[in-house]
Amino acid sequence: MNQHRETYLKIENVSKIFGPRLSMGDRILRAAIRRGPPPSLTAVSGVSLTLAKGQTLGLVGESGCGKSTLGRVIAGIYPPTTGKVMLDGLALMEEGRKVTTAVQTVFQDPFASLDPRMKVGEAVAEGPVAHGIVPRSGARAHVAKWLSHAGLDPTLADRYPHQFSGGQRQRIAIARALAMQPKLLICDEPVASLDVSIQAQVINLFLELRRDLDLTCVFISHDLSVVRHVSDRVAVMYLGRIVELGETHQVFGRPSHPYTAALLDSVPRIAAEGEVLMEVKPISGEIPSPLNPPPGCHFAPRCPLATARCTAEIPSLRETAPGQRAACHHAESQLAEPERAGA
Ligand SMILES: Nc1ncnc2c1ncn2[C@@H]1O[C@H](COP(=O)(O)OP(=O)(O)OP(=O)(O)O)[C@@H](O)[C@H]1O
Repeated sequence: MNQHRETYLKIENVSKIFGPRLSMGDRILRAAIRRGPPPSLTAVSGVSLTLAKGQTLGLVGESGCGKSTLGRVIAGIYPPTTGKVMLDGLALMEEGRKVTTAVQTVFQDPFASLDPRMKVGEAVAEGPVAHGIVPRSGARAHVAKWLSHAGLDPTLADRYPHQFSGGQRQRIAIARALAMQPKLLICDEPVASLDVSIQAQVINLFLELRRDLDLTCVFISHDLSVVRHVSDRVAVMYLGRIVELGETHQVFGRPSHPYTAALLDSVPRIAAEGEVLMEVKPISGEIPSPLNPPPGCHFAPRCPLATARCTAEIPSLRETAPGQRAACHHAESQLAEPERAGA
């Protein structure tokens, strides 16, 4: 899609470890019986990847695999436990603090991210005025411009969020993010809370804006068909690690990690004419707890290709085809499977 190829976003060995989420009762109990330090949870582990300007990286994986946490680290909402994120050659955080507004995020639930007492025009103007992107005197024109870009009538700027539909509120959230003139946009499940018919409109808006503004994006979604539609490259995550990374057509057409293959098999595959191409096969077994991940390859207990080596040795993310990498000792066997068709 895009011809620029130089690195723009660079994520270097990023990990995010959370302390435990303990209720007050748990805390009192733990203090009373004086057990050792509570377990920590590795939500993201040693992630390194790059993205070129104007490209969209899709981030997929089952619930709890660390997509949102990685998105929040890239956005500077969470400081990474290790590693760093660079954008256009500059670090996004210094000493655990976000030092730039160049990354903006659009979240799943626009209602939660908009203050119900603030007119939408004020919500869109707030950040750009506070950060000197526009003077206060230019705020109204700036708001009108970005509401129009997001497909909204600028005369609605004096209304409150509850006066809009879900799809319109997500457009407001997009306008608010873009009014900050970001270099990188993170979309975290941006259409998951919308009706299917509205989802398509918001995805089309995203595609138009991306083209017109040459936006660089990270697009997080559990919906593989949406990710396939919007992404140039795809990263597949499992229990905090990237297990496969490549061009969208490679990852979806010829996956080289058995987890990617299982994920693709777990959703219906439809031909352009609407014909269902393959029966849905749910991924066997449950995703293990990130508090106690299996040794070696985390996917081994659920993997049809697993051998003794898989539980003994963590596979590195290695090249399996030009431009495609997978963290699997048996990637070649997976790649030998016939190419997949359909959406
Ligand atoms: N603030 C936090 N404190 C402690 N643990 C957290 C925190 N945020 C996320 N986690 C845990 O980190 C792991 C990864 O969560 P994350 O939300 O990043 O996954 P996800 O792939 O985005 O899942 P989903 O699609 O359900 O949002 C989960 O086990 C989650 O419970």
